[in-house]
Amino acid sequence: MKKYYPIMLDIEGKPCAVIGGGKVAERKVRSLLDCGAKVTVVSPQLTAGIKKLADENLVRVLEREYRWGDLKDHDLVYVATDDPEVNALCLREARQEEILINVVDKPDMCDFIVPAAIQRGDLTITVSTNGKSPMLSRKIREELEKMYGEEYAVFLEVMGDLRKMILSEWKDIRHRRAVFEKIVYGDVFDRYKNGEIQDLKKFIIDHFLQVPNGNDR
Ligand SMILES: C[C@@]1(CC(=O)O)c2cc3[nH]c(cc4nc(cc5[nH]c(cc(n2)[C@H]1CCC(=O)O)[C@@](C)(CC(=O)O)[C@@H]5CCC(=O)O)C(CC(=O)O)=C4CCC(=O)O)c(CCC(=O)O)c3CC(=O)O
Ligand SMILES: NC(=O)C1=CN([C@@H]2O[C@H](COP(=O)(O)OP(=O)(O)OC[C@H]3O[C@@H](n4cnc5c(N)ncnc54)[C@H](O)[C@@H]3O)[C@@H](O)[C@H]2O)C=CC1
Repeated sequence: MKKYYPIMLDIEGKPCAVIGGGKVAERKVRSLLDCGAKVTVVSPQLTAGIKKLADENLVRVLEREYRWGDLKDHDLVYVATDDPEVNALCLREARQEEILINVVDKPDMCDFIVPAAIQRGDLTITVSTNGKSPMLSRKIREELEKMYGEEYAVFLEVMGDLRKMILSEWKDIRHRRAVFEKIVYGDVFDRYKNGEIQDLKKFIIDHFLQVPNGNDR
């Protein structure tokens, strides 16, 4: 069985190319923009959505067919045309330029495949089936959407703030781990979710972070 290596790529400010300008290409463009990439689209035809993004200067558009050389100086490329010859040519150029490539719906022409994803603030949950069943990925993503609501964004924000504070102030890693464990595995978050606790950060500070002897941390 083939195994893919799951990572989170930092593409902020990085040049990424999308070859093709249809529905699928637009989805890929939006996902790249969402993570701060500098996107160039190459396609003779463009969806209204991509045109609008170009008018707003959010993407660069080359309104023509793909040409050898278009991928140069890009870090990542999606190919979403309806032409197998273009796919094959792009793959060859990407290999030559050592650019990460995803040819939509052609896993054997992909360096990476895309998981189904949900985002709750800084919490990202992704699902992949190793390409066996994207529809199952979608179903599990929909289930996760129901289980993990926006309140997780709030919880994570609070934990991020408190963790920074604790990392800089508490000297003993065992104490730090113990307090994180108590907060995360305890019932605080459930009580916040069902409305029992209003100010989550204040509650955690008052109930978990008061150490009687400061020197003991
Ligand atoms: C390998 C992979 C490569 C890649 O694209 O990166 C791939 C490949 C293929 N997809 C196909 C079809 C469909 N893809 C979807 C949906 C999604 N496909 C996505 C990812 C991936 N798709 C990668 C593996 C992901 C994994 O490991 O699970 C998602 C998760 C992310 C995204 O694309 O953004 C997104 C769901 C997002 C969400 O809803 O959350 C649906 C359902 C729908 O339309 O709603 C269908 C129709 C039903 C069906 O076929 O299951 C076909 C056959 C094409 C044909 O029949 O001609 C192939 C080719 C093949 O399997 O060989
Ligand atoms: N729409 C969907 O949900 C799905 C699409 N696919 C596949 O994904 C691919 C793209 O799908 P759509 O966006 O719906 O297709 P589409 O037909 O809307 O778009 C194709 C795009 O490719 C561009 N194109 C054609 N030749 C080109 C060239 N030489 N250089 C640059 N751009 C070129 C066209 O201008 C057009 O913008 C197709 O291969 C399709 O079979 C597969 C599964 C689902």
